[in-house]
Amino acid sequence: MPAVQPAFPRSTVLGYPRIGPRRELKRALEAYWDGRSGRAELDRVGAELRERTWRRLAELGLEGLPSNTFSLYDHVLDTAVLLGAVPERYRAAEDPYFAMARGTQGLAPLRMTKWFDTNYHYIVPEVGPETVFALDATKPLAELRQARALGFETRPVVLGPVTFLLLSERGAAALDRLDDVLGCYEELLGVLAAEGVAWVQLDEPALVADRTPGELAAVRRAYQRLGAVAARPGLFVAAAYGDLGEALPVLAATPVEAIGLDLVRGGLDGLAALADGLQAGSAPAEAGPLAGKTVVAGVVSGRDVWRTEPGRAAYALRVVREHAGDVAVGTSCSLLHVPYDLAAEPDLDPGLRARLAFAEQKVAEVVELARAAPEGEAAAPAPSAPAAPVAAGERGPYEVRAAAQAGRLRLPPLPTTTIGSFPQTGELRAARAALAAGTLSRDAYEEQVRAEIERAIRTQERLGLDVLVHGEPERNDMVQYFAEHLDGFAVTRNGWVQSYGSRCTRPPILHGDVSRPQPVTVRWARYARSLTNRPVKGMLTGPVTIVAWSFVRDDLPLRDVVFQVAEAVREEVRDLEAAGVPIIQVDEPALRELLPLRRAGQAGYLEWAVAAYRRATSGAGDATQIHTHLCYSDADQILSAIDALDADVTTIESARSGGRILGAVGAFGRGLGPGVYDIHSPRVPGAGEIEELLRETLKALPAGRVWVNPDCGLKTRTYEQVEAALAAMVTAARRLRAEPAG
Ligand code: MET
Ligand SMILES: [Zn+2]
Repeated sequence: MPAVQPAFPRSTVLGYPRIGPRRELKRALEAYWDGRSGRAELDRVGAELRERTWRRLAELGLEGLPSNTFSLYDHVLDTAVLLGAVPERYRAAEDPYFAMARGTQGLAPLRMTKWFDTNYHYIVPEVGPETVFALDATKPLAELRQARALGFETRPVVLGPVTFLLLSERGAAALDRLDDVLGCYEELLGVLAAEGVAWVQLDEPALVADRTPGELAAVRRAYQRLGAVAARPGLFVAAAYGDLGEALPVLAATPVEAIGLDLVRGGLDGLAALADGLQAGSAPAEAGPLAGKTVVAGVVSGRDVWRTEPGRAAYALRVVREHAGDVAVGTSCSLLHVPYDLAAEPDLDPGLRARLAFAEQKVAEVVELARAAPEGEAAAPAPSAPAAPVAAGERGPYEVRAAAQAGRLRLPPLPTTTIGSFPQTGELRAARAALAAGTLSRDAYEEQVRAEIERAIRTQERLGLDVLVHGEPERNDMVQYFAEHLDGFAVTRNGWVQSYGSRCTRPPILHGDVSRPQPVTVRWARYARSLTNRPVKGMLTGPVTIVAWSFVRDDLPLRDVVFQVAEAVREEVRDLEAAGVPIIQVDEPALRELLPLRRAGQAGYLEWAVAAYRRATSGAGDATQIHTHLCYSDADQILSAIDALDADVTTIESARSGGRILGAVGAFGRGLGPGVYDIHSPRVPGAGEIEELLRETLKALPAGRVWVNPDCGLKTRTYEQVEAALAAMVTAARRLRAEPAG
């Protein structure tokens, strides 16, 4: 460290969107992957996007500019490369980075999973006993130097050692490699110091979840060691997505110079914990554990699209100032999770616009708050009202329902079905774009939707499926479609947010009270039914998933918002039933996503989430069969909640997790469809392997309860793949049905 550490800048952001305001990176990546352009072109686009970001942040008046927040695919993968943790099998690939991210012909990619409680997905590093760590600082150095050449001094941002290991395949067990990884970080600090870097940001978001004493000891060891490096930049450890809790005093006792707190998510609890930890009242600012440290107060939310409430931010800043030696203003987490700029949304209602802030507007807020005088009028915000009790469901017991449904549906054993969507063809996407552009009439568009429904129904009849779906061709997205048809939501034109790699979503904005002005899906369900004598499932998205994949108003408890959506879904369920639809599927793939990171809040969340689902579905009569669907791994963490949804049939992703999920869900006393076709891959399974999977399933579950279906919807696959896979599925089910029961 220099003899006198330069002060931390007054204002900063923990990170910034990187896909480009018009998704320029997405286009450049896809052109590179398809071989339509070379590496030089991809790198040129990346450099241009970084330059644009630094210039914009500086223009807006931000003092602390971050670098190394750009990524060609994922920042956790970048960290693996930085540390040399590239598994042997990828090293010979033409482009090992993208081989790890996306796989190659002969090589499966590394696993991908959700980043904390966001809808961003990261690549899971593999760290084994044999991993040889070796620092490769090319990327952070290149970004640093690029910024410098443009006249900007930046703070490199790197994922911290503890979070890197905890997020790897082996989780906490990988901490056995902490000392080796720390060697790389020490070396990195030396390299950055030699470049004259004043501050480095090490992100440690894993510290906002419950951590064992051993894990906290790893935090202590890591930052003692990094703090002891003789020549190094100032250490800024940032903990986004929640409250540091018991990790705060641990970090505070190490030599790190700055700590970033998420004061939006950790909220006032975080502040209270901070005050307690500092023995409030005993001249804490001078004597407390944060006395010599800078706190980067994350008061501007990186997780939502709302303007910061100035009173709340001022209050939080005042409390932090009482305890910390120095305070800078920042964001609660990287701005990665919000769209670039509100200015790109000319058609939003002006009243709503006035309440919104996207990344650029949030940077302006940070700058403004940092400039405002420290002593403002700042009262503690009022606590939100306690939630109303939940009305119980009114369906009969499962046995009664099952008998009523069996009489009505008359399905064979091992009934075959799909999860809802059928391939979204290029023509359909083009038609939707033409409708939006005003070059195709609504009538002509709907004609095309009907033709797609007919194609899906005919295909399923021909292949011999037992329960048909209409294929969801009218939906661009399973949440956006409902948002467009319910009151209380707005949709954006350019509000793209990175989901993984080149993939982005455009989350709707849930800004007001939600209600259903008229039926949403009933006409399509009716049309599908008119085409066939076989049962057709009605398909709806569940209340938790609709909320989880939207930007949600923050003036009501989340729970109340979910219940409003549940009410709208309940009306739709009733109308589908009245239209004669015998099976209604209400999907909840995001049920686990809103699970609080700390155990203390988990049971309470699951209780109301389940109650909302039951509210949405319990208006259906006993003879109407309710299905639910979940996907993405980790369902095993919330099995008892899935059971409590009380759906008559649960279809669940399992083709890749195999017996693990089966053993666990076997205890459900109702219908179960563990996926037998991994729809994430272009690979088509054969009837033989599906038959094997089903045999395994039948060892764990009684035959009368098993359904045969893919892992998830088929919208990303082609008709050719889907027809072959579904044909194999039907063949396998029929072979097993033909066997004498044993
Ligand atoms: C991410 S879950 C998707 C469920 C939806 N019904 C579909 O089939 O596409
Ligand atoms: Zn799914």
